[in-house]
Amino acid sequence: MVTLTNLVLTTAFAAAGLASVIPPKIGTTVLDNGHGTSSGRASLKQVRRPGYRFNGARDIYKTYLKYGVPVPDYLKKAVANIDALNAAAVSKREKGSAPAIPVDPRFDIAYVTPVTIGTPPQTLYLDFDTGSSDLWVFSSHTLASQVRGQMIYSPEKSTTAKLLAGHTWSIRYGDGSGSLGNVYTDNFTVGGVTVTSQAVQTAQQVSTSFTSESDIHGLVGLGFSTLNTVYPNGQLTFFDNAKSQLDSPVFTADLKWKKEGTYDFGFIDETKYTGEITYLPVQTDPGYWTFTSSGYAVGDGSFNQVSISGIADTATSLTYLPTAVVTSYWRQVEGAVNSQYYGGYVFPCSSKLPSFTFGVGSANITIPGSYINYAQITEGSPTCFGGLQSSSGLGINIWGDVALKAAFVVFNGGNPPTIGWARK
Ligand SMILES: CNCc1ccc(Oc2cccnc2)o1
Repeated sequence: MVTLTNLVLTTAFAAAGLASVIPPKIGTTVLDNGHGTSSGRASLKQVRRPGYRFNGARDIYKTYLKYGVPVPDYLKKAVANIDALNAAAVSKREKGSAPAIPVDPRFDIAYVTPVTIGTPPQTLYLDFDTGSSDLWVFSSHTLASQVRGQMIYSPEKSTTAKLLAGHTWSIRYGDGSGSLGNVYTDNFTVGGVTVTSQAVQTAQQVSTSFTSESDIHGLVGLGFSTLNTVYPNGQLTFFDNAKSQLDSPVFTADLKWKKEGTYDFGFIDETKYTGEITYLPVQTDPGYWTFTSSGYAVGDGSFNQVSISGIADTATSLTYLPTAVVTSYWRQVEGAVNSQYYGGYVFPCSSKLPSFTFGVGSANITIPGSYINYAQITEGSPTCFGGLQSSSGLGINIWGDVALKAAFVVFNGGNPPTIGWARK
């Protein structure tokens, strides 16, 4: 006879995952009769039900039903209490989407995305940069002589801003531009995803190329937080802070040629790409999204199987690859020269440029030739500047916007991080 006490004790132990005080029920399959032999052999793999959320009260409730014991009211309420908590936990997950707007309609020098900072919210348009990990903004602290039309963040006007006392930062980018300043924490929202107490680095000084770009009000670093320059304590990127509250620890870049694209956070929008996404391993040291391409082809030419390790960098306009790769491309363009005077490959604007295909695993991405006709060297010039340049002076290969805008790119911040590429 199964007494109530015994039963509750058993289910309590069972719910707690401890051994039951009652021997296994008759009919339980005995895998081993204790003499090393078996009455039949089975191995059942336990798999976690996706999205399952444990509800111990429900397990006890089911046991009462199984043994025909009336269920007390407190137990029914307990089941509902835990279900409500689980539902709240699931709904806590977030995802968001924000536009990536070319700063110049004529050519894609950079893309900016609206964000809000502080209370009440202050809107700025920032350059999302997978090639760095500082979130910095033009601010009320920036030298007035270095501000030319940029929107600024004024921490003194935000009730949720807090100075990160004793902390400073200073950054230099691959193109020689840079900025420096001090640090606040405040609420930071992009595409409906909010991080409270995000480190917001307020610029005190910026280089001339930033001053001259009135449509870029700062950068949002989306590289790995190890690259953050705040001293003495490095700060986390928006993505690293947001990751735990996102439906999935990912963000995607769908940049477009001379058009508005999107950055999505926390989900993968299947309507934004065709075919399959090919995921590649990421080398996270020193902190870039570094991956290895499996080779390249120029136009309809044969595919050259060669490993090209480089970084995916949404804030670098052009694509910089090894000299051998780049010369084999421009050799196909009549009149193309690598000009010291203009600082890179230039060609007659009337040229019909071949496409450039790069391998991602067994798949590949094709950059249309039109994307590689980057811009006239000056307004009205018959000579144009190439979107594909040599990386020999950089010491690193950079898959910048010219390549990224030909693909749908998934930056997967899971463990381990990976990068996904799909055609679109
Ligand atoms: C183009 N100079 C100003 C400027 C805009 C965005 C950035 O930042 C960069 C530049 C190059 C690589 N990564 C980030 O600099």
